[in-house]
Amino acid sequence: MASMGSAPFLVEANADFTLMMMRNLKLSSPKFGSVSGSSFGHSGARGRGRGRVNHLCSRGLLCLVENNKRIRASGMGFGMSEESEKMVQGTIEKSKQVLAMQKELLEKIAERKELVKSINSELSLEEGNGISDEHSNESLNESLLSSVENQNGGTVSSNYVQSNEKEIPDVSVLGIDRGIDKCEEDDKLSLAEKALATQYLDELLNSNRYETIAPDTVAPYTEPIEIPIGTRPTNHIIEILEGMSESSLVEVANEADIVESEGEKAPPLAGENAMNVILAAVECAPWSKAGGLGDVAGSLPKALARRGHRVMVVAPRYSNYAEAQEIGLRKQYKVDGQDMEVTYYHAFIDGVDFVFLDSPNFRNLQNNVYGGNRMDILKRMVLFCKAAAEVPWHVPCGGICYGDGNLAFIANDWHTALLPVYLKAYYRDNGLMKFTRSVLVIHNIAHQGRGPLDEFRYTDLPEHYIDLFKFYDPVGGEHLNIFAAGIKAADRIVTVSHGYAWEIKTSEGGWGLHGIMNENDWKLRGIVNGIDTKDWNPKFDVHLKSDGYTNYTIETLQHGKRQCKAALQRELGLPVREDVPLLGFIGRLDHQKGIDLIAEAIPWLMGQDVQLAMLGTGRPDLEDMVKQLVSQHSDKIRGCVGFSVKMAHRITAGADILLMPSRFEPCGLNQLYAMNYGTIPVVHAVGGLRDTVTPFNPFEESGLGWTFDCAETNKLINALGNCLMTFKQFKHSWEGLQRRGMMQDLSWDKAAQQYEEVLVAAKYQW
Ligand SMILES: Nc1ncnc2c1ncn2[C@@H]1O[C@H](COP(=O)(O)OP(=O)(O)O[C@H]2O[C@H](CO)[C@@H](O)[C@H](O)[C@H]2O)[C@@H](O)[C@H]1O
Repeated sequence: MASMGSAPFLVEANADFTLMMMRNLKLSSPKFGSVSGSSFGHSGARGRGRGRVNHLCSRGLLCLVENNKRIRASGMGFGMSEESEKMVQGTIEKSKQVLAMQKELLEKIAERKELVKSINSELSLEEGNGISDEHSNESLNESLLSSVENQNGGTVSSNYVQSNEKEIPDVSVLGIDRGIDKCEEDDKLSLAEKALATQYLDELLNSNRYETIAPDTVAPYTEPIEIPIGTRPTNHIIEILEGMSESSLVEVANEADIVESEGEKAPPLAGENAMNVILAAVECAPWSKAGGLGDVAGSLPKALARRGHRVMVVAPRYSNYAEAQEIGLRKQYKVDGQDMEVTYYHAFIDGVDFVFLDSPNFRNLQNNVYGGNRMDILKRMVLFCKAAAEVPWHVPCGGICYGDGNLAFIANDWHTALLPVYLKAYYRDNGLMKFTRSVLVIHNIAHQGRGPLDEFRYTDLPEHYIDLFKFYDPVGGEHLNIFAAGIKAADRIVTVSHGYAWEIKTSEGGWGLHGIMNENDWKLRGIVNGIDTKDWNPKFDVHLKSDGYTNYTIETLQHGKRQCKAALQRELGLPVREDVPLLGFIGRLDHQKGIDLIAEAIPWLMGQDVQLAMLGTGRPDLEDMVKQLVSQHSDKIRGCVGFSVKMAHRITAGADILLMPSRFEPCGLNQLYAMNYGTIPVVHAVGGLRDTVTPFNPFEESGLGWTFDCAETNKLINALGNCLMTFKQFKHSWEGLQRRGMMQDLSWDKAAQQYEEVLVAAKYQW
C-alpha cells in the first residue's frame, strides 16, 4: 500500500501541471467546444467546455481550486525540476497512447455505423420485396423452436411456434385444457435443451434490442495503464486522461443510442457533475431477472450514461452470456477462509460497461438467483461485494480502469449492502478510496439478510464492525442484520418512491428497521423508478411481433390493443371476445403482492362477465392456489405458473385491466408498464402505487386508474366494480384513461437526474 505522504502530493501537483500542458496543446472536442489557453483559471474554457474542464479533476471545481493553490505552494509554477519534467513527459506519452486508442475506437465505431446503415438500407430494400427482418427472425425463431419441440415429442405448446395467426391451435394441443399453460409445459424440456433454446432466443432478441460493441471487436485488448493500488496521484492522472477522452466516450454512448432510438430526445448532460458510477446488483435484465431489481439494474445505468456519466454495472455471471467477452483477468478473494477465484467478463452496450463476475459460486443459478441455503447465499454476497468493490481498480473498460476518484457505487438491497461496509472498513479506514462514495438503494426492506450473530465471521470484517450489524427487535431478538449495517455505512440512501420513503420510517412499513431509517432520514431520498422505454414500449415490443399480436402506438391504440387482446385470448384458449373485460395479474406469488385478495374476490368476480389471466411464480402454496382457481373456473381464468418475460409483455399488452392489490409496494413496475400500454391499473394505494396511479375522477375526466385505500377484499371489489362499469358503459372515459396513461413520460430520464443529485451530494459528503 502506497503511503499518502508528500511524494504523492507532488505527483498530484504534476498531474495538474500536465493538465495545464494539455490545455496548451489546444485540445478540442466537437461536443464540448475547445479548451485552450495556459491559465489555471476558467477563462480558457468556454461554454460547455467549462464543465468538462472542471470534471477532469476528481472533485470538480473544489479540486481545481485546491490544486492551483498546491501548485503555487509547492513552487512548481512554470519552472520544473528535471525529474518533474520527465514525469510530465511520461504522462504526455501515455496520454498520446490513450488518444491513439480512442481514435482507433472511434474509427471502428464509424465503420460499424456505416455497416449498420448499409444493413438497414439492404433490409428496407428487402422489405420492399416482401422479406422483412421481422419475418426472417420469426421464421428462424419458428424453426428453432420447432426443433426443440420435435426433440421433445411435441410437448411444447404449438402456439409458441405459431406465427400464422389464422391457424388457431386446438386447445388440447396447447395443453391448456387443464388451464395451466406452457410455463409448466416448458419444464418438460431438459435443462440442456432449454439452455440451448434460451441462448439462441436471447441472441435473436438481443440482436434486435442492442447494438453490442464488444471490446474485442472494437479495440484490441490493451494492457491497462498500471495503477498502483491505493495511490491516489496515479488515479488522478488516469482521470485526466479519461477526462481528455471523455467527450469521445460520451459520443460512443450517444452513437449507440442513435442507432437504438432514433427520434428519442436526449436528456441534458450532467456537465460538471459527470461522475464515474458503478451499479452493483445481483440481478440484471436481460441476463438475469427474478423481479423488478433486474429491470432497474438493466435500465437506470443507461439513463445515467445518456447524461454523460461513465457508468458500469457489476453483476454475477450465472451462465454464458453471448454478449460478454472474457477479458483475461483473474483475482482471488477469501470467503470463509477459502480462496475463491473470480474471472471477469465485459460488454459495452448502450453506453454502459457491463462487467460480469464469474465464479463457481454463481454458476447455474440463472433461474434461481436467490437459491440455496442461507449460508450459501451469504457467502455468494460476500464474494460478490468484495470483488465488486475492487472492480474500478482492476477491470479495464475500453482499456482504462475507472479508478477510485470521482466514483460512486450504487448498491441495491441487502444482497449488496455489504459493499458500503467494505468500502469503509477495508479502504477508507486505511486511507484508500478516499474519494469513493456509496449510495444504497432500498427496493424492498422486507428482506434484510438476517441471521444469527455468529455469522458475522463470514463477513471477514474487523471485530468492532459487529456493532453495525448487531440489531435487536422483538421478532428476531438480537441478530445479525446486513441491511441495517449497509444503511448505516452508505453515504446516501435512496428508495424507489416517495410514498415508500415515508412508509419505511413507520413501524408498519419498516419491517423492524424504521428506527434506523428515522435516524438516517437526513440521507434518505425517494426516487420513483422509470421504465425502459425501448423494452417496454408497445411500439417496439419484440414479443408483440408474432402469434397474431401487433405493435401499436397511442395513434393506433384501439386497433392495436384489440388485436393484442384477441391474440392473448387465443393463446390462452379463452373465448375470443372484444366486449369482455380481460383482467391481468403479473407478479411474484408472495404475501406482498396480495394474490390471496384476488382469490378471495373470485366468487364475486366469477359472477361478472370477465376473463382473468394470471402469471406468477413463488410460494408453492400460492402457486397451488392459482392452479386450483384455474381448474375451478377454466372457462374464465387462465394461469401461467412460471417465469415468462414474453408472457408478461403479452398480458400487459392484451389485458384491459391490470390488478395490483399489493399489501406493500416500494414502487411497482407493472403498473407503469401497464399504463404505457394503455392498460388500466387497479391498485392498492400504497408506496409507489399511490405515487404513480392517480385515481380516476369521472367529473373532471382526470386520473390514471382505480385505487383502494386498504388491502381488503371488499375494497378491491369496490374499486374493480367501478372500473368494470366504466369499461362497459363509458367508452369515452375509458379511452381518456388509456390515453393519459400512455402520454406520460415514464422514462428513466427524470429519475436519472434525481439519482445524479444524490450522487453529487454523496460526492461532497465527508
Ligand atoms: N412470473 C413472471 N414472469 C415474468 N416476469 C415476471 C414474473 N413475475 C414478475 N415479473 C416481472 O418482474 C418485474 C417485477 O417488478 P415489480 O416492481 O413488481 O417487482 P418486485 O416486487 O420484484 O421488486 C421490487 O423492486 C422493484 C424495483 O425497484 C420495485 O418496483 C418493487 O416495488 C419492489 O417490490 C416486472 O418486470 C414483471 O413483469
